[in-house]
Amino acid sequence: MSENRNDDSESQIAAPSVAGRLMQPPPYNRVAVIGAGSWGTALATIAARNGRQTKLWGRNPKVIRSINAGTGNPTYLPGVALPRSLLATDDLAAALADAEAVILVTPSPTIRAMSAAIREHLAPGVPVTLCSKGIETQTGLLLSQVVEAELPGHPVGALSGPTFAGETALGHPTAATIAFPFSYEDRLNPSFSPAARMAVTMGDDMFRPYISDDLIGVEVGGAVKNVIAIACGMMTGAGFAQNTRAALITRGIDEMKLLAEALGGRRETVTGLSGAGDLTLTCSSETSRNMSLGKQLGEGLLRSECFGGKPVVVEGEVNAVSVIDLSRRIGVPMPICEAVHNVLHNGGDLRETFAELWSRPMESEPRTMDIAAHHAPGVVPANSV
Ligand SMILES: NC(=O)C1=CN([C@@H]2O[C@H](COP(=O)(O)OP(=O)(O)OC[C@H]3O[C@@H](n4cnc5c(N)ncnc54)[C@H](O)[C@@H]3O)[C@@H](O)[C@H]2O)C=CC1
Ligand SMILES: O=C(CO)COP(=O)(O)O
Repeated sequence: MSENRNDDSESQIAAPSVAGRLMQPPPYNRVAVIGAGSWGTALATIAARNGRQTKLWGRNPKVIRSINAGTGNPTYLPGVALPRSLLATDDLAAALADAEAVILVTPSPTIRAMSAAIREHLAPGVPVTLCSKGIETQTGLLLSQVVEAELPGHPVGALSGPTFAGETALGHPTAATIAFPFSYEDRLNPSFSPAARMAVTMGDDMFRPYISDDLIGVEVGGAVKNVIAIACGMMTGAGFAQNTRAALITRGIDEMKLLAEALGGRRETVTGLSGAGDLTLTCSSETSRNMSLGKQLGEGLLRSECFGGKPVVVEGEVNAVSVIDLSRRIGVPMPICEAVHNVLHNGGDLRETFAELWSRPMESEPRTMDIAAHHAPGVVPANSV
C-alpha cells in the first residue's frame, strides 16, 4: 500500500503532510464484522487479507462451521476462498472482545436490535462503520442515527459504494466511500479521523476507499439507489432498454440530490461513488437483487414467485416505504421512488404507473427553475409534482 493513498479524498480534506507526503494513519488492527451474509463475509475477507485480526459474527451455525473449517461461506458467498486467519463465531461477546473497530452489516430492519445487542460488549469509543443501506421505516432515521441512539459515545460512520460482494471478495478492483462526521480535532488532523483509519484498515491494492465527512449524503445515496434500481428492473422487465435506464439513473440522481440536501447532506456527494457510482452499478446488472426483483415483477411474476420463492434481502423494497414517508414528510418530490412504492405497496399496475411517471407535467432540469413563469401558462412548476 502506498503512503499517500488517500490524497484524492472525496471531500475537501486538507491532510497534514510531512515533507510533502500525507501522514499514514494507523489502522485498526482488530476488527469485528457483525453479519456473516455476503457483504459481511466479503468485508471480513478484505480486513483479514490486509492482516487485520478479524472476527466475523453470524447467527447461522452452519455458516460459522463452514468458515472455520476452511470451506468458505457457500450459503452467502459461493466460489470465494476465505483467508484462513478469519475467525467466525456465533458468540457476540467473543466477536467483540478486544475489537478496535466494528463493521455492522446485517439487513437494515435489524440494525436497531443488533446495535442494542452489541452495546454491552463494546469498549468505550470503538467506532462503528455501517455497511448496510437503508432508512429506518418506523422513524425515518438514517441507519447511522439509529446506531448513534443505541450506542451513544461511539463514532458512527458508513462505508458505501458500487460493491457487489462477490466481485469485491474476489479482488476485482473496487472503490467505495467511507464517511464519518468530522470532529474539530479531525479537521485539524484528518489523517487520524475514524474515516481515514478505517480507509487504511480496509484499503489495499484491490479495494480503494475514499474518505468523506458527509455521512448524510453517503447514506441517502445508499438507501435511495436500491429503490431506483427496482424501477430500472421493472422497466427492463417490461421490455424497455438503454434509453429508459439512462433516464432513470439520471433522474434518480436528481431525486437523491434533493433528499440529501434537504436532510443536510451535500449534492456533490451524490455524484460520487456512494450515489451515482452505486446507482449505476445496481441499475445495470441482474447481480443486483433490487434490479432483479424489479425485472421479475416487470416480466409479470407475482412477488411470491420472485427468486424462485426464496427469501432474499431486497433493501429497496422495504426502503421504498421509508424513503417515500420521509420525502412526503419533508416535501421533497421523488416521482420515481413514488412509482416503485405505488407498485410494490399500493397494488398499482406496473405499466400504468410507469406510463404516468413518463407523462407527468413538464419540469425543468435541474428542478430549481419555475418553468411556469418562463413558459406556457398552465404548465405545472417542477416543485409541485
Ligand atoms: N451483497 C452485496 O453485494 C452488498 C450488500 N450491501 C448491504 O449489506 C446489507 C446486508 O446484505 P447482505 O450481506 O448482502 O445480505 P445477505 O442476504 O447476503 O445476508 C444477510 C445476513 O443477515 C443475517 N440476518 C438476517 N436477519 C437477521 C436478524 N434479524 N438479525 C441478525 N442477522 C440477521 C443473515 O443471517 C445473513 O447473515 C444490506 O443492507 C445490503 O444492502 C451493501 C453492499 C454490497
Ligand atoms: O449494494 C449493492 C452493491 O453496491 C448490492 O446491491 P443489491 O442489494 O441490489 O444486490
